[in-house]
Amino acid sequence: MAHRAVHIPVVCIASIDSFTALFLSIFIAFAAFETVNADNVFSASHTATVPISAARDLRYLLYDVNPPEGFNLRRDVYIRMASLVKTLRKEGDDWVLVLPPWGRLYHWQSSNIHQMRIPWGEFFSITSLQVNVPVVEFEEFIAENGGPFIDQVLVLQNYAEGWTDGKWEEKVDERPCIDKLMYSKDKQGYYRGWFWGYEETRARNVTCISAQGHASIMSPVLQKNITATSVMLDRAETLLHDHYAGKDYWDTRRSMVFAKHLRVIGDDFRAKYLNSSDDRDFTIYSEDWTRMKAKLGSAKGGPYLGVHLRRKDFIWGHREDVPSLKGAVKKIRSLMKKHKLEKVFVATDADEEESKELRRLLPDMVRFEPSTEDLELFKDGGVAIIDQWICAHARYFIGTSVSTFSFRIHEEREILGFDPKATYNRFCGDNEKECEQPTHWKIVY
Ligand SMILES: C[C@@H]1O[C@H](OP(=O)(O)OP(=O)(O)OC[C@H]2O[C@@H](n3cnc4c(=O)[nH]c(N)nc43)[C@H](O)[C@@H]2O)[C@@H](O)[C@H](O)[C@@H]1O
Repeated sequence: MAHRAVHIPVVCIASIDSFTALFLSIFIAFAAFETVNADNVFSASHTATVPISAARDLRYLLYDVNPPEGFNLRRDVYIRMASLVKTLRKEGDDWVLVLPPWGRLYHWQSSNIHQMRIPWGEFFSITSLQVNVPVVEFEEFIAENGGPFIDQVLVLQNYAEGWTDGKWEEKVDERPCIDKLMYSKDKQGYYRGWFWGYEETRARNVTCISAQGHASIMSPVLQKNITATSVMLDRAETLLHDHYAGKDYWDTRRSMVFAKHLRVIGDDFRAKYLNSSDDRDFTIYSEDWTRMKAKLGSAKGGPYLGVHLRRKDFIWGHREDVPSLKGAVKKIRSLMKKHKLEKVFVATDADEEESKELRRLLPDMVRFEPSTEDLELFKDGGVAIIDQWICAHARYFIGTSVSTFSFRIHEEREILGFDPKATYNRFCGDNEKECEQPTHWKIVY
């Protein structure tokens, strides 16, 4: 395998919305992998055999994300990877994106339910994703690939030296691993790793790559330097969007249609508890996302205020842009009055104690509270989607500063055709001086 450094001049810097690995240390405790010395892995990469796909026809791109990152940040990384696959396909090879199974997410804390190896089909419409870019579930990849082997893992990392001369340039180079790797060699010389809980999965080779730039910066590396049939990019969040909020971004985002069974649960809940239906609220939805082109301002929304109130790790650091419960309730009351809304739907990850306090302060709030059976069926990810779907249909929405959970609701509302004024709103911290409101990202069709 050739290892050639590729340097690409900088074009522009896309929006960076990856979060720092705040709880990495907690997560590492869960990861019961032997770690290996980075230098050993690096040199090992030169001795392992990588099968060469002679015809360079069908190739698989797999990816994974820093373990502590949440569901909606991961949805964002999917957009970046889909963009990379489109670039790769334009440049010749028949690349397919392998969907990383869901599971073991830090925020999915419901106990006693199995939350591992969850296929994307449980949360999203696979046929809708397929219209945008070829995708396969991981188990399909195993079947098509003839076994649970991934030829090459590239662990993405920043540059140890940071930005040289304070200048930002796009570049990618094979480099020694900076951090200890979460991969270890088995007796046969293959690499074990997390691999989404698929214990039998192995990598034939693991190498570190320093990358600074947009997702498609990896295209020349994957096309020219690496000939393996299946390549996995680990720590894929290191790469930026090719063009944040551009047409390609929105095509991929629009193709991320929630699975029908979750939408149906959300719709039934709206009808039963919030007096909301698509006909009356002008939120008619088409599962065929290529036909969803609602005019901005055409959606009216159900007669309720939609709230996303992010708590837990957002308050532990006492961030100044997150309100106290009292502050949030005061804002909710004033919005209900202003918009003449009698009902409020609250989506929140508040713990038990805070949930009780919130109920005391806001006794009339409506929440989607899943039964044990519901939770077993939909899992924490499905419940999060139902919460988002209900918030997306509210007449007026307010979310939490810099939460990707709220951002995804903004996008869903943009797709449905809401007036931006009814969408791009966030709570302010109790003592926040300049409370800048979220940016309106208009759909490019
Ligand atoms: C501090 C950072 O926060 C970032 O979170 P942020 O962008 O809000 O959003 P997410 O990436 O979705 O992560 C937050 C997770 O918490 C749960 N959660 C949060 N709010 C709600 C809610 O209203 N309803 C339900 N059902 N679940 C909720 C849900 O599992 C969600 O995926 C993380 O992605 C980063 O990894 C990091 O932890």
